[in-house]
Amino acid sequence: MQTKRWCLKVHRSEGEQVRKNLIEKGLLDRLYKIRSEGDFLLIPVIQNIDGAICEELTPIPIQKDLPRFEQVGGIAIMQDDDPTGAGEILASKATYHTVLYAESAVNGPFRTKKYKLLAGMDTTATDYTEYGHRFSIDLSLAYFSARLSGERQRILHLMHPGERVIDMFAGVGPFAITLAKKASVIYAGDMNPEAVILMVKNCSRNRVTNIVPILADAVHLPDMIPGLADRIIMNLPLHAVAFLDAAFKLIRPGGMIHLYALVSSEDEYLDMLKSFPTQKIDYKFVRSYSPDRFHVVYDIVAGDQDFSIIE
Ligand SMILES: C[S@@+](CC[C@H](N)C(=O)[O-])C[C@H]1O[C@@H](n2cnc3c(N)ncnc32)[C@H](O)[C@@H]1O
Repeated sequence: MQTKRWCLKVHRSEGEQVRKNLIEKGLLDRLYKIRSEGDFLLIPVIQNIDGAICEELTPIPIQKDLPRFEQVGGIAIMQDDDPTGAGEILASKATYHTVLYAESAVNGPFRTKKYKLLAGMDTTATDYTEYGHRFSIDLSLAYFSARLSGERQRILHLMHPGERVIDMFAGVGPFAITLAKKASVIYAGDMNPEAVILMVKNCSRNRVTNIVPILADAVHLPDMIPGLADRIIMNLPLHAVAFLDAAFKLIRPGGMIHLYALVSSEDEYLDMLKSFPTQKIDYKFVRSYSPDRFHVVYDIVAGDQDFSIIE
């Protein structure tokens, strides 16, 4: 809503200089928008100074502090069941279409959450863009989190062109699709049929043609994938260690396994990992999970394998 305010009418060519002078003298009224009128600008001032005129100006909307939420595409996910806050979030950006409250933690074998609608459109499906790739997501059907986008880029930068990659817990395909541009082939498995359907759709949306989506329990991958891999992604933080036998059957000596794990101390799995044939193990903090637990990634370079040990 416009209101009558004091302002200076100046030619566009002088606008920036006048604005800077007003800021220096503490006379610019920052609560109102500069109005454009043909070749002229109406610059709001806080009082009736020399040359000021009174014109209709529009106030700048006051940015309220919004409640905490995580954004995935057009969906905002709140940590609290707060319909008022949800309404404020929905109104804060035109691209938000839905505000949800996660009623449960990730659970079940497919690692999905239960959601309650707080505001906007009743859907858990959205489009998400990451480094130019577009993903179809459905939060109630298949796991997705934007929080590992930095990890996906880190691994992409570690890769050499032409690598053979396996993503053992691929979900809707964010790692596989990100890494596809450097890989010769990526075998991307998940045991959630809905995740695999979305992964196929996402391959097509991003015109990626070197991913082999596989609907399978990761334990069976050694019997399904031909040859050995240069790199394996294991992003199932609570349970991935249980699949290390399968991973070591699939990795070539010198190849790298990226194992994501939920730990209380960074070296928690180090001794266990050393029982596998490894040349080198690095680990790094990824993000906090709870006050006493956090995600780490172990970058494991595989050693020469004596298959009789891990059969
Ligand atoms: C934490 S999510 C990671 C998904 C994906 N990598 C991402 O970053 O979005 C783990 C995925 O593993 C799948 N999963 C769980 N247990 C599995 C198993 N035994 N074999 C294959 N996939 C499994 C779940 O369905 C889920 O999609």
